[in-house]
Amino acid sequence: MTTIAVRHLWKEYGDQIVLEDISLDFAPRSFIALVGPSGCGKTTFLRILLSEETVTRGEVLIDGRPIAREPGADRGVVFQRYSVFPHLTVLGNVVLAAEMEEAPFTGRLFGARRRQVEEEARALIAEVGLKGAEDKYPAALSGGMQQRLALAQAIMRRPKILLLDEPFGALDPGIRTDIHQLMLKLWNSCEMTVVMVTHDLKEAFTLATRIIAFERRRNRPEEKARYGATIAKDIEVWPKRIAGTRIAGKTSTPIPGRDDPAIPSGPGRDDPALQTA
Ligand SMILES: Nc1ncnc2c1ncn2[C@@H]1O[C@H](COP(=O)(O)OP(=O)(O)OP(=O)(O)O)[C@@H](O)[C@H]1O
Repeated sequence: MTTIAVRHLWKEYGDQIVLEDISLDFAPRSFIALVGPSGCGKTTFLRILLSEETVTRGEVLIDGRPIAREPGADRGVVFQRYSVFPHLTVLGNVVLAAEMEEAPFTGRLFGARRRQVEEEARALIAEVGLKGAEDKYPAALSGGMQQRLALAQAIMRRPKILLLDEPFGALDPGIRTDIHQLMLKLWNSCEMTVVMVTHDLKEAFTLATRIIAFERRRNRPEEKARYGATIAKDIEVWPKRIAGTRIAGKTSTPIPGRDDPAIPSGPGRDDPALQTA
């Protein structure tokens, strides 16, 4: 069960203070939505959690220990675009996630282990609704399908923390609703804490257990650089949404929270069966 603790975090770029004295504790398996005006440091905060950025002052603790200096398999990430490899098929993208984890130098697995990983990848591809698209390249997939693939690729490495940077921001509203259902299903069935940056408050309330709003207290141009963003609001979403449990390393049947919308069993709007490409 992964906890994230942020203690008096400051982030500065040269003279510009971006984040100012942020302290937060994220409970295991929470689903955090980070919101706030453009440029207030949401992505910077996410990149710190990914170890792509360092803090200027303060600390980030994962399970009580200082965060690793380098990005690792314990933290998965999905961006709005370009999270998947365009030159690999759907299956290749998901298999590669496991290969990079288990064979970081060669990037290849062989024999029985490779077959086992391929089987796991196919199951995950089906779980995210991409069955039938295993041999397609990302260019032949719709935006929604590409994000489903990006989620599968991130989850294949069994991250303890999943970081999402506006992952559904570029999708049409109908497709977004379908992928929200998928996101809730994955959060319910995989043992992970999710931190998602979004501009969409409705999305935040649909998915998250807690919403954190960053904001600069002073935003006049001459003050901008000297005042970083702080926590303007910290909202626990009610009724409480609680993630399901996971059984022995495999994803279990999702246990929706009381307020989760029903998980549709039929094909989504971006289902491969409905695609002609
Ligand atoms: N590597 C960097 N070097 C210098 N300044 C940076 C760097 N990365 C981010 N910044 C600055 O930090 C501030 C916060 O940027 P960030 O991308 O984190 O904001 P954001 O809240 O995610 O914005 P948006 O919602 O528009 O994506 C911006 O002023 C940006 O210019």
